[in-house]
Amino acid sequence: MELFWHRRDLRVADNVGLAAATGAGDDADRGPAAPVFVFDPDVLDHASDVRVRRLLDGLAALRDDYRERGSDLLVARGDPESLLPRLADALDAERVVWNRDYSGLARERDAAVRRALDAVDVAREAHHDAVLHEPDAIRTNAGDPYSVYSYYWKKWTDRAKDDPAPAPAGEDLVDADGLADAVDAVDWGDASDAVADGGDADAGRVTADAGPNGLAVGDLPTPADLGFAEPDAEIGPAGTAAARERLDEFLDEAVFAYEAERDYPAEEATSRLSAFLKYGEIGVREAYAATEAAMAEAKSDARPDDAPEQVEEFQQQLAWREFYTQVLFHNPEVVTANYKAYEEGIEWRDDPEEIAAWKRGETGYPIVDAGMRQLREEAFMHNRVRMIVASFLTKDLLADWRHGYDHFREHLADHDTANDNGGWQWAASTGTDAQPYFRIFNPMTQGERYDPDAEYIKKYVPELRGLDADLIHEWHELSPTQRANAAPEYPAPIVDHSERREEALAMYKRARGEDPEE
Ligand SMILES: Cc1cc2nc3c(=O)[nH]c(=O)nc-3n(C[C@H](O)[C@H](O)[C@H](O)COP(=O)(O)OP(=O)(O)OC[C@H]3O[C@@H](n4cnc5c(N)ncnc54)[C@H](O)[C@@H]3O)c2cc1C
Repeated sequence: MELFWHRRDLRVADNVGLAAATGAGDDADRGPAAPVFVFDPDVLDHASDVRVRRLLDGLAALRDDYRERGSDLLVARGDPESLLPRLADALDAERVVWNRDYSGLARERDAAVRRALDAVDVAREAHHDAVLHEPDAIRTNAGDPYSVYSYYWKKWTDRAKDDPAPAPAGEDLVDADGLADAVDAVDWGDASDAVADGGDADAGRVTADAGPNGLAVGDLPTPADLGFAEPDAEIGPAGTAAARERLDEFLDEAVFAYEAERDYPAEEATSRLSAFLKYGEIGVREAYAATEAAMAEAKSDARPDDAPEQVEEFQQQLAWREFYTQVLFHNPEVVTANYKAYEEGIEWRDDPEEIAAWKRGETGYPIVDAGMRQLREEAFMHNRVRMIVASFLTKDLLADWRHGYDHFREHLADHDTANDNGGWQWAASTGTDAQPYFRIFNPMTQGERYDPDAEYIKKYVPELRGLDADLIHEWHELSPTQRANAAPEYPAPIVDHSERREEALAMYKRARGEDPEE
């Protein structure tokens, strides 16, 4: 018997740690395993309404996948280092198994769990699962971690990739009755050090039927139980079945035009897999293997000559995810600090009213506002538009990228510390392999180029729906009267892009210790 601890790997299939713990495939010496998810108060401290809802949806789908196999999901709330040894004891588990997570916070938590298990002589085992190539695996010839993506990609793409891990069958899992018996058998001892919120044995109770620490079989809390509200945003579907459906649909056609179309937010040209990958509802080996099948098709006569490049561009995005994962792994401080130090530090302007207008999607720059409103409505934003709004915040509003990162962290369903941070620091020219500080997006020409018919803008900015695209793309040049006649509800630009561009260049030059006049 083993205990498998789910964290950001909410799936049964292609789960390396789960396959090992259950003895799925051909390892007859291992398993069965009991799966558990723990709501850790330290992790919940960093959560948001959107992400708690998305997590609960993913957990419900995972629980259903276990139920189909005659098992279920143990759910608890509290400190994993206190809960897992007790649960392992109740199950008489030989070991506790999990998949590695690479952020600084996650690694501290895992170290505490390792110490707690060692203290009671329970074996533990951590697997690499979240990425195809673990953060330490790809280094420069001098042995350093990569800070330039293009070099990283060359090694990443040349390396052999593992096949998907086998999914456990029903007999590889502890059945639902066995899980219920384990819950009854937990020795809470002095419950005061076991419960989440200290003192009272019921303090961690998350649902009416749950025991101390909310431990129950398949009984998921509501957001309110965890101290969160239902988000306003419409959050997409969760779980492995939905992820597979999305991937299949994308690889059926869109991937063969991915490079050509991916920058146009009005097109449905990207995979929309990010939240599934963030919560681990689809395994990255499974996703990659599917892209290899698409690559084989791309190379056949059935597809145009440039089809392989299109598929490769998509594989490159999977590699970006792994690139940023290794940046975070080797530099956990980037969560709050610039990766690239400027000699004199950057003197951000940080005007609260301008930042608030950006968050509301009321900057008077249509493509920026459309993106910020998509974020609020769908807990998602198209990649090109993420780059545009991030550039606008940092280089037009001259606001510290951390304001933007925190806002994205709160509102994105796919918020992933490594990718979100990497994206923001790229845009702010403070990151690895960042955009050079003197390359500043013009939000009007970006809108014109990537949303020529203003289809995306009109979808999210209803005030502009009645206007011709040309007028929308000239919004910054219209007179107050023309604006009042065309779309009286929509704001005038809150800043002048050309002026702010000059100010941004001067700000970065000063930060570099250079004379802005030169
Ligand atoms: C300021 C900013 C913040 C971002 N924050 C996040 C975030 O919190 N979470 C997140 O997953 N991505 C983030 N990205 C990267 C990218 O915008 C999203 O991954 C992408 O828009 C998700 O849509 P998709 O799944 O359709 O992507 P696709 O184009 O279909 O790409 C497939 C997958 O590759 C990965 N990927 C794609 N682009 C990138 C990238 N630039 N960096 C790292 N991985 C990438 C994602 O896992 C994505 O699901 C951010 C980008 C920027 C500029």
